[in-house]
Amino acid sequence: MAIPTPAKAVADIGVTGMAVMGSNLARNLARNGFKVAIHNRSAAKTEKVVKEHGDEGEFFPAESMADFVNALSAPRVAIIMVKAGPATDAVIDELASLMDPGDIIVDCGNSNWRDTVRREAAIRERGLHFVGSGVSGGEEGALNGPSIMPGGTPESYRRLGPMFEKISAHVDGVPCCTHVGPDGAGHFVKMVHNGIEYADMQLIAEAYDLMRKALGMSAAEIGKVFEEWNRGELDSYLIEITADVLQHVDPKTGKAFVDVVLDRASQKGTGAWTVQNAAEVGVPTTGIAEATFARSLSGSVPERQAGRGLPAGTEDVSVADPAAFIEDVRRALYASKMVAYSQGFELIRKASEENGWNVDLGAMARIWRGGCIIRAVFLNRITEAYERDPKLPLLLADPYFSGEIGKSVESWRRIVSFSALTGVPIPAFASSLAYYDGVRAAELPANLIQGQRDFFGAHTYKRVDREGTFHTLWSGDRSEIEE
Ligand SMILES: NC(=O)C1=CN([C@@H]2O[C@H](COP(=O)(O)OP(=O)(O)OC[C@H]3O[C@@H](n4cnc5c(N)ncnc54)[C@H](OP(=O)(O)O)[C@@H]3O)[C@@H](O)[C@H]2O)C=CC1
Ligand SMILES: O=C(CO)[C@H](O)[C@H](O)COP(=O)(O)O
Repeated sequence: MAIPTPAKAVADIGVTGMAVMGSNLARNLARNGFKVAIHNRSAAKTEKVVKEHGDEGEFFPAESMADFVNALSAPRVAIIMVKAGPATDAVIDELASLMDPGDIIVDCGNSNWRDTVRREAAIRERGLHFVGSGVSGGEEGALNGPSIMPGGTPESYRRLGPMFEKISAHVDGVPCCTHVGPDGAGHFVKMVHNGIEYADMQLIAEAYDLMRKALGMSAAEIGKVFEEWNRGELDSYLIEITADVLQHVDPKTGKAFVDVVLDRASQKGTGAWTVQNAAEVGVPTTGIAEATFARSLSGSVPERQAGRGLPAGTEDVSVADPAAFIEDVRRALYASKMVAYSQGFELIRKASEENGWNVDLGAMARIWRGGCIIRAVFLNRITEAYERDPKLPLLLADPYFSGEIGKSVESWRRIVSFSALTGVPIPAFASSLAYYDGVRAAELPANLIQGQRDFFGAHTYKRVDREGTFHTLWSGDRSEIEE
């Protein structure tokens, strides 16, 4: 079936890329009363949307990109929802060549924020606006209300914002969408969202592993524990779906679903990007890094095969009180989660300062309360913390968070000790505790590292008792000189 040419300048907004995310975003816009032009490189996907969902609102399907652009009313707003990377560049080029000054191109894919900075500058040169926008919530969120993180100019947000705010998730009547900041800010924030998503998922997986290996609980029994946890301070989408996944039974074998799934976690790259960016600006996002590397380790097949016979050196520590152990795991999970979020927000703050984005951290927590994968009741506490002190240097130092960690720290230590003695790997729990002890320490052994650096490379050091920069003549008479 050929798609007829749509009428000109009729649509409020357009979406190109009719795979899961784009088609659902287009349907969400149409269901909310917007006239939506739709397009896909291969026309079959466009036809499918019209055939299966054409009655949900006003769609203007277009076979060619030119027809798609012509169907948009001025100033035109065209959303791109295609594979990140070169595919997105190709679509941007095609769109830009057909659009007029003042029109807005919006990339809602998981693009690297540096690509967004580059694209924004190039598109601005051509008199158009370019908005790099994070969208989270998967296919269900895209359809029923995602969390949306648009960057770009305030001018483009004035045109785009009301539509995005309307289709986003709402919590307490507040939209889960706000203008994040210029050029790459939206995609940076989305990247950190995904990094936190990795950490949260890994922590949950470690909690599951502990209950499985230390208590011998079945997947379904652990699923019930997560169901219970979801009624308290851990109440979140990821805990909710974990309870569901763990209680799911494989229809082919009748076994627990997780017991028939290969233990190799995939990744598309946003976690690794977060870690790379954190390393570049010097923010220790250890929870996200451990979560990313844990996925890499799970997929390191030859290494894991070779490592299987390595000596365990473990102690057989039996758990005397399973209920108390489960409560310790819950508290350790909550404490480690606070660390991961604190580190993620620190990364956004640092990048915002370096790039002059002026990102409102409290607002980021607010727009993550609904629609996105890391949505959680706990995000209200983060918003409140930044309302108390917008310049908060460390989320963990906020009175709510320091109080909560104080209640959990003993449980956390017991769980990390248990895992060290028994050999249950919990890298995210353990590294979060190590970070916590590092950040609260009055002194760190970095003085010795400075000494070593000065010894082998004359890299100099500062003293605790005098201003200035110093070097010791290590291969000479070991006297000290001031630089
Ligand atoms: N899936 C998810 O849960 C989430 C995905 N995202 C991001 O949203 C975007 C879309 O994701 P998703 O819906 O999963 O789809 P995919 O990432 O699988 O991309 C498929 C779409 O990209 C199009 N495409 C691929 N190459 C080209 C090209 N060279 N030129 C034009 N179009 C091309 C395809 O067209 P064709 O049909 O012709 O092949 C199809 O419409 C991605 O950037 C993804 O990272 C963001 C949040 C969540
Ligand atoms: O962006 C998302 C949610 O916010 C996607 O679900 C994300 O791409 C999943 O990442 P990965 O495949 O690396 O686990």
